[in-house]
Amino acid sequence: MTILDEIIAQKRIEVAQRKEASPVSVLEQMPDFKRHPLSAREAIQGLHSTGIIAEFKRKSPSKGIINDQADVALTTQGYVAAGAAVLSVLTDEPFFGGTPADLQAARLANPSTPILRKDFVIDEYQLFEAKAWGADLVLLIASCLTPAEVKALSEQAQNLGLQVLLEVHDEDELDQTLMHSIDLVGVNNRNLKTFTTSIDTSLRLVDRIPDTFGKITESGLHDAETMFNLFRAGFDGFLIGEAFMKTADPAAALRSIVTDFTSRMPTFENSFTS
Ligand SMILES: O=P(O)(O)OC[C@@H](O)[C@@H](O)c1c[nH]c2ccccc12
Repeated sequence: MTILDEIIAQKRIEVAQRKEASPVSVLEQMPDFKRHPLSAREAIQGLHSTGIIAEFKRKSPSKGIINDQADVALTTQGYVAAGAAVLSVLTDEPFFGGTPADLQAARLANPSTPILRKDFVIDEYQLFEAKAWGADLVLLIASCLTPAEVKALSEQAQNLGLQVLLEVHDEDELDQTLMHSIDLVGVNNRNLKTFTTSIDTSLRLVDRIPDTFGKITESGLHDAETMFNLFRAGFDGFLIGEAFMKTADPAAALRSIVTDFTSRMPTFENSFTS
């Protein structure tokens, strides 16, 4: 049994319990359910965007505790002030130490920034939760879902006005699950069996992703030079968690990477570095 199998087995139990405790009819009554979601895609592809999706992550199965001190509202506000285009907030508790309250606090603190609900979505119920908690975007992980499930979940997300980030690790996943109801494609540099990261995964897959989708490279990114190489290879967005969260001041770590990254782009004008 891989860690991913374990996470999914646990998630099925959790979702069943949550459905009992708060049925969809209850979620639909929550104030944020009526909110009009923001476009993560526009935020990432905009002219002056840094393309950075900055993640709030306390711990992970591969790294253990990364940061158990950081406050979610302050950290995410700091991320936005330092140039994050989009926020990613983990809501999985057993493996990543995140909670629904984290997402809600990030939403309240950052009314104009798109937020990704980062979790293992296996049931459409979780899309209703994402909407009710104030997310704009959900993650669908190809290696946890059949192509038919990706289709059903991404279409339901669209019906709710949520955008979809589809995560792939290889050519087969990409070829089998890329469809019209996807907005952004994320290539995960982390091999979920060995936990090692290699940006070669992103470099290998980028040209296989049609330009009609936003292209995101995910995991294991720690420096502006690597980001710039990935940008030149065709990526619009960069999902980064640990490199920020492992420091005492995650927003300052983001600011310094943004300064370095944008200085490599002579034509890049942005208010975050001036
Ligand atoms: O902390 P990193 O190496 O910068 O990675 C961030 C993000 O890509 C990673 O947290 C992630 C990518 N896909 C996931 C799926 C579930 C949970 C976590 C993830």
